[in-house]
This record gives sequence, C-alpha cells and structure tokens, in this order.
Amino acid sequence: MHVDLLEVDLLQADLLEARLLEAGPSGAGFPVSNADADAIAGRAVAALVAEATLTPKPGLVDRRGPGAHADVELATLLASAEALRPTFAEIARASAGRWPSPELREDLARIGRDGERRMFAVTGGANTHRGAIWALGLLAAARVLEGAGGSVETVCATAGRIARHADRFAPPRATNGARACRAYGVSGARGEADAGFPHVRLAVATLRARRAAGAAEDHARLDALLSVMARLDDTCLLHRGGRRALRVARLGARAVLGTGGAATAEGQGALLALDRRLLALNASPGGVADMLAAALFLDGVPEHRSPAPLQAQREM
Ligand SMILES: CC(C)(COP(=O)(O)OP(=O)(O)OC[C@H]1O[C@@H](n2cnc3c(N)ncnc32)[C@H](O[C@H]2O[C@H](COP(=O)(O)OP(=O)(O)OP(=O)(O)O)[C@@H](O)[C@H]2O)[C@@H]1O)[C@@H](O)C(=O)NCCC(=O)NCCS
Ligand SMILES: Nc1ncnc2[nH]cnc12
Repeated sequence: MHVDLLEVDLLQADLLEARLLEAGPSGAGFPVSNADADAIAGRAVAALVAEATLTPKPGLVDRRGPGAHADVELATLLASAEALRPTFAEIARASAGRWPSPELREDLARIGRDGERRMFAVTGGANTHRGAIWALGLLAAARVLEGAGGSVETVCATAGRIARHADRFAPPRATNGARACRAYGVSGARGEADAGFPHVRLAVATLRARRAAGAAEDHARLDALLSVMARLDDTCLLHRGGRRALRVARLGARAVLGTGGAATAEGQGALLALDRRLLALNASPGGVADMLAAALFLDGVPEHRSPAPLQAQREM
C-alpha cells in the first residue's frame, strides 16, 4: 500500500520537475498551483519514507526495528511522514511569489509548529520529525522561491537566507537540541540552516558520486548518511550520549567509509559494529537521518545553476 502511494508521489514530483526544467531558468516567483504544492509535498513525504525504510542504519529506526528509540518504530515514522503531507503542501503554497523575508520566516514557522502538533498527535508525543520539518520545510519553501532556475546550491543558500530571519512569535522552548547546543557549544539544527545546509549538500554530493561509481541505490544512500555522520554536530547524539556518543558515531562512520563503504563486506561489518556501539550507548543520530531525507528531497535538482544557453547569452 505504502509502495503504491510512494510511486504515485514520485511520479507527480517527476512531472513537476520536468515542467520546471521545460520552463527554463525563469528565476524566482514560481506560481504554485494546488497540484504543484501537492507534488512538492509528495516529494517531501517520499524522502521521509525512503530515509525511514533504508536499512541497516546505525542506531536509527529502520526495517529491522526501533534502533536506540524505545518510543518509535518504523510504523510510527511512516505515520508521522504521512501526517506531514498537508504541512509541506501548505509551506509550498505559502511560499509562492515570496522572497526571503521576516514575514515569510514567520509564516513558515507557524505552519511548521502546526506540523509539529500533527506529528505529536500521530506519534503519541514522540519527536519523530521535528528536525525534518525544519530542514525540509525551509528547503521546500526555497524550491518554490528559486523556481525553474534553482539548483542544489541556490536552493540551500536561499533556505539559509529564510532561516536567518528571526521569528518573533517563537515560544520559548527548553528543547533537547537547545540544551545540547548550550552544553557543548555547537549550533545544531539552527546553525545548519543558517549556514545554507552544508551537510545536506555533502549528502547530495556523496549520493551522486556513489551512483556515478556504479553503487547500488541503497549503498549510495547509506554512504551519504555516513558521510554526514562523520562530520555533523548532531544534538540528538549529544543529548543522549554526550561527546562520547558523537565521537563514536563520527569515528565509526569514517571507519565504514574508509573500508570502501556500505557496498563492501568490510564496510557492512564496520557498519553493524557501529550500530552495536551506538545501541550500547543508547545513542541515535536523528539529525543525520534528517540530513539524508533532505538530500533525497533534492534528488533530481541539478547541482549548479546551468549557464544560460549561448543564444540567450548573446542577447543579454
Ligand atoms: C530550530 C528548530 C530545529 C528547533 O531546534 P532545537 O535545537 O531547539 O530543538 P530540537 O527539538 O532538539 O530539534 C532539533 C532537531 O533537529 C535535528 N538535528 C539535531 N542536530 C542537528 C544538526 N546539527 N543539524 C540539523 N538537524 C539536527 C534533530 O532531529 C532528529 O532527532 C529527533 C529526535 O531528537 P530528540 O527530540 O532529541 O529525541 P529523543 O532523543 O528521542 O528525545 P528523548 O526521548 O530522549 O526526549 C528527531 O525528531 C529527528 O528529526 C533534532 O531533534 C525547529 O524545530 C524550530 O524552531 N521549529 C519551529 C517551527 C519552525 O520554525 N519551522 C520552520 C518550518 S519551515
Ligand atoms: N530513522 C530514524 N530513526 C530515528 N530518528 C529519526 N528521525 C528521523 N528519522 C529517524
């Protein structure tokens, strides 16, 4: 059932991407019909489902089980992803014809917080996708703002420009992330967005490099996840297991990649060893998982803005 829905989502999203490419590099202000908004939301939900079902992911929920999460299983993640469909569609509609401004930032934050309520309602209070609502929400808005000419580079930069505006209506919240940022001097999910999502770009680059080298799709996705795990200051790891958990995750991810990645027998062995070490520390790289989902959401978007065709350049 889920696979069918996913295929429909991907088909709609591919049609939207084909239309964006056909339209040529027309710049910002892409008008968003309900069908376009639904296609963007479909792409976001499909990315969350693809991340959730990718197996084996060290410490994380996957097809094998709940990983280090006592309160979340695969069905919870899938229900959470589906519950967020209207949130991503609303974000796409609200972004039509806008530019990065305090007003847009505040509109998205309101929709994002409403999405968090939907998420908590279906998960019984577990935080499955707060980081994903934040990252994919900003990137979905940026895709609309960037329109036909958008690339991974420009979409991530524009998402950063939106994020850097203040949200005057943000209620004070003592979140795990905020506590970890204070305790360990890292910038967390906010810092990642403010910097224009460098780890999402890293995941996209790894994904594409591994595919180009002939890797199977799941291996390319696992290596993209590990490339982020080797570097990200994940506040989910920090709040659960402190600096030790972050270090174990980083060194473990580097060990898998150093042995040739998920496609090799040694890499698979190192990956499962990392999984065991993270489970022993009750540590989960939830923020890393969100970065992979965000990278999958940008699948199909070209890495760089394509240069204007020669004819158009002569007319400039
Ligand atoms: C700006 C916000 C992201 C809030 O951030 P803050 O840091 O204050 O709060 P958190 O609630 O901790 O959310 C941050 C989530 O982001 C993910 N993350 C962590 N590190 C990074 C990183 N370096 N870069 C990017 N993303 C990162 C991570 O999400 C995943 O982990 C979640 C599980 O975490 P946790 O709650 O700690 O869960 P448990 O360990 O299971 O908790 P316990 O059971 O032990 O209590 C999981 O959800 C993954 O998604 C962090 O959790 C933003 O949320 C915000 O301001 N939102 C307001 C609305 C808004 O503006 N929206 C914009 C819409 S476009
Ligand atoms: N697969 C996963 N496991 C645990 N937390 C997550 N947050 C987002 N995806 C996750």
